[in-house]
Amino acid sequence: MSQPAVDMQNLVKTFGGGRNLFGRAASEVHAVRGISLTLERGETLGIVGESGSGKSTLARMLVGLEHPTAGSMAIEGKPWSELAASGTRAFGRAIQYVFQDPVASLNPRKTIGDILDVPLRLLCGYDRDHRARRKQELVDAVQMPLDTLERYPHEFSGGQAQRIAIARALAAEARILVLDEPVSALDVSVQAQVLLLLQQLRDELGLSYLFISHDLAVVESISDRVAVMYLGEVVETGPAAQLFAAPQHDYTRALIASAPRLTVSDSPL
Ligand SMILES: Nc1ncnc2c1ncn2[C@@H]1O[C@H](COP(=O)(O)OP(=O)(O)OP(=O)(O)O)[C@@H](O)[C@H]1O
Repeated sequence: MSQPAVDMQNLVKTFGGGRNLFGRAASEVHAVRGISLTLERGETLGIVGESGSGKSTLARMLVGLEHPTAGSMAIEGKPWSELAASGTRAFGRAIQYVFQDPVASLNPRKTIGDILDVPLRLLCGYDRDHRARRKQELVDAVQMPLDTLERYPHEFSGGQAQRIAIARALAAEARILVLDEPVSALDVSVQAQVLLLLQQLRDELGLSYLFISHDLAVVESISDRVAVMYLGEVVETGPAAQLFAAPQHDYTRALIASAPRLTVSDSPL
């Protein structure tokens, strides 16, 4: 049987502690308190929870932006630290992070072509023609016009910029995308288009997604399975339809009850 795309075991992240400038004990924040979760290959695992529940910290540990206090992570069966030590190229081909604010995540001084060139150089080296072909394929894959490559990030709307950020993640040929609130900054109609694109890309390229959002309707529409986080712990996991139809944990029930009521026509998909 193939190894899961991501396997997290007893992950812990504590911020702070130690001594502050005045020698007093600094208070600790237990952002993630012993989480064990797997993301299967080809699956979309939604992570929901209120602000401060530790969703982003979990995601940031997976892509190396935070260092776990304890626990272990494996990517496609390989220990995380081994994969990270094997170099940027191998790590980037395995897993990529897509941020909430697409425009801020793109270098404002570079054209989109130059932005895409960064991961492509790692993969294609100095073969300019190959890189040029890949850039065309990438803008095409995210359904953007070819002249996108000559333009700058500020020339695009939020939805277009998020498509470009997705193209950059694909440029590295990553098999796993960690999508941290990828549509939260977008209008509902634009959200639907980006979510549809993400689903198409996942199915065409066999990608696996860890999809973080505080928006339950968005998570329900895109996820196969959902994990509910509360105060740094996962309190419930289950298939999306089942979890939303018959939540088992009191916190999940409260979260669903507090979400704005949706009609089918409001749903992003
Ligand atoms: N660098 C940091 N230093 C100190 N505390 C931090 C740091 N990053 C996050 N935290 C704290 O860890 C907890 C979890 O934060 P995190 O951003 O992971 O939650 P979240 O569920 O993603 O929330 P949001 O939806 O608001 O982004 C919060 O209490 C937050 O203040």
